[in-house]
Amino acid sequence: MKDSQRRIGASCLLENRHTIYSNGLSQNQQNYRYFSSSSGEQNIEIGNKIIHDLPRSVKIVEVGPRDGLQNEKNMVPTHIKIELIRRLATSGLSVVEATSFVSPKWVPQLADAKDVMEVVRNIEGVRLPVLTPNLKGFEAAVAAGAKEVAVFASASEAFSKSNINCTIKESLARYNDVSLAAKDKSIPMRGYVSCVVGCPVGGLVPPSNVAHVAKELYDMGCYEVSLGDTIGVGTPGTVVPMLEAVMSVVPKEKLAVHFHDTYGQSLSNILISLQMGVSVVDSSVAGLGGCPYAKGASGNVATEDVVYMLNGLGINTNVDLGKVMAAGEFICNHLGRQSGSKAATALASKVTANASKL
Ligand SMILES: CC(C)(COP(=O)([O-])OP(=O)([O-])OC[C@H]1O[C@@H](n2cnc3c(N)ncnc32)[C@H](O)[C@@H]1OP(=O)([O-])[O-])[C@@H](O)C(=O)NCCC(=O)NCCSC(=O)C[C@@](C)(O)CC(=O)[O-]
Repeated sequence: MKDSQRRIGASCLLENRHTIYSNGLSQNQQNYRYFSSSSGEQNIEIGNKIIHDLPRSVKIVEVGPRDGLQNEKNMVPTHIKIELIRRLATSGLSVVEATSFVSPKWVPQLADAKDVMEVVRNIEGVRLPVLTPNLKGFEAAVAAGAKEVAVFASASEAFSKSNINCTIKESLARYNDVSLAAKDKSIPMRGYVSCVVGCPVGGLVPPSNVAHVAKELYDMGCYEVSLGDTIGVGTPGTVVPMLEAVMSVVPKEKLAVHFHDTYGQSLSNILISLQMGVSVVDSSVAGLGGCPYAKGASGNVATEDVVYMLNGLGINTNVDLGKVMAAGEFICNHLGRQSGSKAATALASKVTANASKL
């Protein structure tokens, strides 16, 4: 076979790879049986095994354009950020966190938040929340067309100081002001709690501290509270007591989990969180990410890896894995680096291997 024919064959395979995966998955899914236990929990029977308490569907909150890029040293051009958001939005993701209206001195990479928002605000069929650390950020976000915002507190006093230059109490007072302004304009507000297991400065964080901050954010009107393991130190052994403490004060239906994959624990932490009743998961395309104020923290769990695991369990996400992989390839090509997603890397090499047999 000529090289040109081989190339055409390979590119057809790449374009059709979603079909390839879907076909494989739909065969697997025929073996699944869902049923509710007498106490109303959802169980999945796969072969002879029963996995208890899993949701039928999961909402994925894509944070790549914000959390994924905020720590990049080299400036990513605005048009690349916009194109990344556009590609992610067409993959079926219902929420793509677009950028942050924070101080450009603190996070130079996102200094173009206004320019990004003024274009992506017109993308239909996707919610595009943005981070706002104070009223100044909220007003700038709304002026640029943001229809949803997120505030970010910490369960660790030391991290609050290094990330947003104020105490936890001061941050909650600021967010209360933002929540009043948001209610006034009927803008939904999400809340983050960072350092829910450990803090890069202060070490272990007690679950009661996390529960306190989560409840404050929920009480001030956050429609969802995302629990961030900012430095990725959690294991199911520490995540379970943290979730138990938070669930005693905030309804589990209002919680999301946000794991960084520094120690490779994210997927096991997500699985245990789902079994405890969480059905919203934050993730970042190609596993990009890290907080500029959390030294040593690596990227978020990769969206491709989460979708692959959930597909494997027959849990619906409405996300097209092939399209997220293509968005991941797009941004990784721009950044000149390998994807942090194991699933994307393995699936892409399978496609290339198949193509070379043509
Ligand atoms: C909160 C501040 C602003 C306090 O920063 P500050 O220096 O204490 O603020 P200030 O009020 O004294 O203002 C200083 C300057 O910033 C300006 N300023 C003030 N506010 C804004 C604004 N909204 N937008 C644009 N500019 C702003 C303000 O106008 C002034 O400008 P100057 O007079 O010097 O020219 C700063 O610390 C900041 O922007 N921090 C954000 C840091 C950040 O984004 N970190 C990454 C977030 S990721 C995270 O938290 C974890 C999460 C959510 O991903 C979950 C997880 O992974 O676990």
